Amino acid sequence: MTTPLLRVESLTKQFAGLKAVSNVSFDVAAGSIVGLIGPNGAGKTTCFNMISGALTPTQGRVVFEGESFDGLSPEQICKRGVARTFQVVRPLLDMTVLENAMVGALLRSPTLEHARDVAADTLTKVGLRHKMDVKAQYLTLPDRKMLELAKALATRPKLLLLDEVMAGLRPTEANEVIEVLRALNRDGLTIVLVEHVMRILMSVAQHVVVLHHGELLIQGTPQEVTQDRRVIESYLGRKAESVE
Ligand SMILES: Nc1ncnc2c1ncn2[C@@H]1O[C@H](COP(=O)(O)OP(=O)(O)OP(=O)(O)O)[C@@H](O)[C@H]1O
Repeated sequence: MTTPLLRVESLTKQFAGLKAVSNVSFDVAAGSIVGLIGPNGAGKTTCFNMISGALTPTQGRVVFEGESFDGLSPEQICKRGVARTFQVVRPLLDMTVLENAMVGALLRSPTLEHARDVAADTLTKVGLRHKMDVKAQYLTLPDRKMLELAKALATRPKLLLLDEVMAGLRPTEANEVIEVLRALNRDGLTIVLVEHVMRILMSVAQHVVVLHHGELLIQGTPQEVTQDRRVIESYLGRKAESVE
């Protein structure tokens, strides 16, 4: 069996009296798109925070390309090739689209010029090149989402963690993001995405990991997961549209 790109091993995060994530393990194969789902408060963002180094696990570890992330800072983890986006997008409003993307690129670029080239190239991939001189404050929500994606991509990751990047978008806008993600994946990028809308997950993910109250409920193909009684119950209990 080939080594997975990412291995999450018995990951646990305790906040005072609350176990936000409890003994969660899953693998992410290189070149795949994996969906991470679960009702509000299931522990998805906390998992991302531990993978990206923003939070230290209470127990367990994250292994990337066969090496543990133990003791690494978020910046060191990003340099190893893991980038993430945030649920709430926060571009630097007074800076241009290009300058925002350069913030990501500068992490691994030796010169400003190199960072500018990488950032411009990344903006082409997400369809924002023609707006590179526009200040971020003038972007629409879909464009801000694309810029958030570009900032992460400009760090040149092997693994991209997307936290509800399509939330708040209309179906047609979400479809555009899906097409960009598919193209990035075809070019070799591995993606883990937190997504509430099953329709979106079903159309992009090959493997789905379901969390519930911090625990791993089930993992498998989208078909296996959506047919699972516990998944249907936990989602129907929350929001019927999630299992559409
Ligand atoms: N820094 C923190 N301190 C204390 N509790 C926290 C902290 N961060 C998250 N939690 C709690 O941990 C649990 C898991 O939260 P998390 O944000 O990981 O869930 P989620 O699955 O991402 O939810 P959502 O879909 O609403 O974004 C929640 O009960 C949350 O209130």
